Amino acid sequence: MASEAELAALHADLTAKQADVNRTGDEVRAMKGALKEKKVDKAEVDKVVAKLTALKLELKAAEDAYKAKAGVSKDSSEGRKKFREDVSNALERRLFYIPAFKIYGGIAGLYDYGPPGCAVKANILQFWRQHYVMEENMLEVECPCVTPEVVLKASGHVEKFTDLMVKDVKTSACYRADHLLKDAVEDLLEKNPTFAPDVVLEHKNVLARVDEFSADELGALLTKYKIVAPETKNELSKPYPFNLMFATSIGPTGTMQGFLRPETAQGIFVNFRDLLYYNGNKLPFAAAQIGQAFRNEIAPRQGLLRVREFTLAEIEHFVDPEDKSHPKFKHVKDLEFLLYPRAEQLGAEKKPVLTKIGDAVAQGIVNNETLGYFIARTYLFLTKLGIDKTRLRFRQHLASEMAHYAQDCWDAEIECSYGWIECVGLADRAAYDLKQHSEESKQPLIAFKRYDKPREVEHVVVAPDSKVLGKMLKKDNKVVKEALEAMSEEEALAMQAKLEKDGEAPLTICTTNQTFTITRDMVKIAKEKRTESGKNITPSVIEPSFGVGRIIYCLFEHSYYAREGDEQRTVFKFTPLVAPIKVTVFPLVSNAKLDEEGYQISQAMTASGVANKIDTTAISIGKRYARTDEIGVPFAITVDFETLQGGTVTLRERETTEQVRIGTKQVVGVVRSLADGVVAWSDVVAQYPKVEAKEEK
Ligand SMILES: Nc1ncnc2c1ncn2[C@@H]1O[C@H](COP(=O)(O)OP(=O)(O)OP(=O)(O)O)[C@@H](O)[C@H]1O
Repeated sequence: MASEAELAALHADLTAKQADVNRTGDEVRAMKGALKEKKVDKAEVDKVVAKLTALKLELKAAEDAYKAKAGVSKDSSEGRKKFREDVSNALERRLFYIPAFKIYGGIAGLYDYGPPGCAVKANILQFWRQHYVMEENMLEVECPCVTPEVVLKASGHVEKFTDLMVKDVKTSACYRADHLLKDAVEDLLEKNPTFAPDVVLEHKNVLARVDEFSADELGALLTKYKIVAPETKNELSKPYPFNLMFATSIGPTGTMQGFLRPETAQGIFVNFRDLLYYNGNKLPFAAAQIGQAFRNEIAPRQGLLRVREFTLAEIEHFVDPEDKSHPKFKHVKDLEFLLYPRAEQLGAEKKPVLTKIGDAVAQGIVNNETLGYFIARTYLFLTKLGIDKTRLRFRQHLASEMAHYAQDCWDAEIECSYGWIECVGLADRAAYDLKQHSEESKQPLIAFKRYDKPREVEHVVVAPDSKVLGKMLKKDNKVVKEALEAMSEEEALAMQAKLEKDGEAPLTICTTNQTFTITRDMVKIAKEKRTESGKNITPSVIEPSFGVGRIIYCLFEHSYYAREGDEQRTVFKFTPLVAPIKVTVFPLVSNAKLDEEGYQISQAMTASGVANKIDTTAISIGKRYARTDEIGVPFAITVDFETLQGGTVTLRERETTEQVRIGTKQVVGVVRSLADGVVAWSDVVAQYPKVEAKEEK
């Protein structure tokens, strides 16, 4: 096995050679364009083409040398790293995304999406709206990013939205304490494959609980594992909480504290009353919001996976806490996918289990139907986008990981080269958020639950006698009357018992801390039966929360591969739904008539809403196919001389590289149906004559 230094040198060589090939490839393309315009002569072009061929051979040799030394398999950590670098290079080269403010050196955790990245994101969000908002008739809102402090105080973010941070005691560089621990334990396990099973289990239990340790527990573990600052190897401070919200002030006076929202959910909760009214005062209903969220992450890392500004798509589904059944659960109950319940995470096997969601709900593994319904719909959403279902699991939070008020929480985790990544959080948050905002705003955020038929209900009625109170308590009578009326049923019954026994009872006013003596003549407390048509309830909230950037990045990794036998020909196998461009139109060779035909087809595609691109560059058709494969275009139309004579074009599908010949009049409709997923490629092959593939090299 090669030393780390040897491997690093081989890898650096490989990266440099890849850059040479990319640069020279661009040069060749530019020269060929210039040749077309007769600005250079052919001999010059041939020279650069020959240089590119030689560089490609060198690159292949460098790759073989690296693989031989590293024993690279896709599953080894070196293999994963190499795969990740290949994907990232392809993504950055093709401007899917790039570090923001790059010409000024960039800022950690901030990224720009370039043209194909924007298109992929827009397609995913459009599908999200269709799959959730349209399917469930959700009420979509768009609320401000700048949020006043009072809202985030009520939600608990001002006090508790923190991560535990440690500092390098000499340089003050900051790190997330749980991430340092996780990296160190993973590294230890990877470097010591011969650890005894009980030792492995002990370390794996630390990993399973890494999110839930307190500052003291984390501090003790950092010491136990002898963890120091990664770059300098200096000692670290003790862990302490760091609030992740970006603070700002609202208005010119600087007196109103605000924050950039760390999630979009609060905008929905504070609008609950209006949304309920809009929905005809009926439960259940869901509201949805797509928007930017901001978190001042301590140490952003892993590209798009942990950033400081990102797009969230969130749903708040408001439901009767006593009835969390879902009318459409029957449609998804037989879906089977990987669930990783709490018991499995703590058991010896530690493996997710292929489970029918209907069984998981029936057995009480998933708390209720509505939560189960959203888990299943999220499975469908992600797999329809192109996420590999064998690398998608739903992991239940350990009891200690959940907030005290939460009923049940599951994360959709997707495996990529960084490991299993939480991409969607699905939580039953009970009535917590609405109650918090009700209390802080003094506005009741409740719904009226109508019974099927009126019910006779016993109530405790508290009737203060204003005359007696006025006479006995003078100016204090009003506040005492209000306090008596505000008593809960339990408090009122306790007071009644005391009044009956002793003839008097104490009443303490919380706000002023005054205590008054209440006598029997001041208040009548009695049980009374009433017929009621319903009651006020605070709805429970089921919240699916989608980190759009994380889904996009995992999708990029799951879609990327190199064609067999040719490492250079890389492909993003995006589904037509996700693909930034659905079809490319290629005139076969440089020819005005072919170009004109191509433009006509391209325009017809645009008019019918199919994202397309025409490529009239003079490079070979095989190379042009390769170029569109690299950004994941699923279909290509080639306009050739038969088009001019017989009115037909060839249509190529990216994954099979099969081609059919099809009339120019039909091709737009067919591509549109393919792009919309209405027909499959196999249907097209069955209907139209297959043709010998035009050169693919
Ligand atoms: N810094 C971030 N960068 C990108 N996406 C993020 C970030 N933080 C959270 N998300 C995404 O937002 C979703 C909902 O946020 P939530 O508050 O549940 O995350 P979280 O549990 O704080 O995430 P983590 O534990 O990874 O920090 C997550 O499932 C994730 O996909």
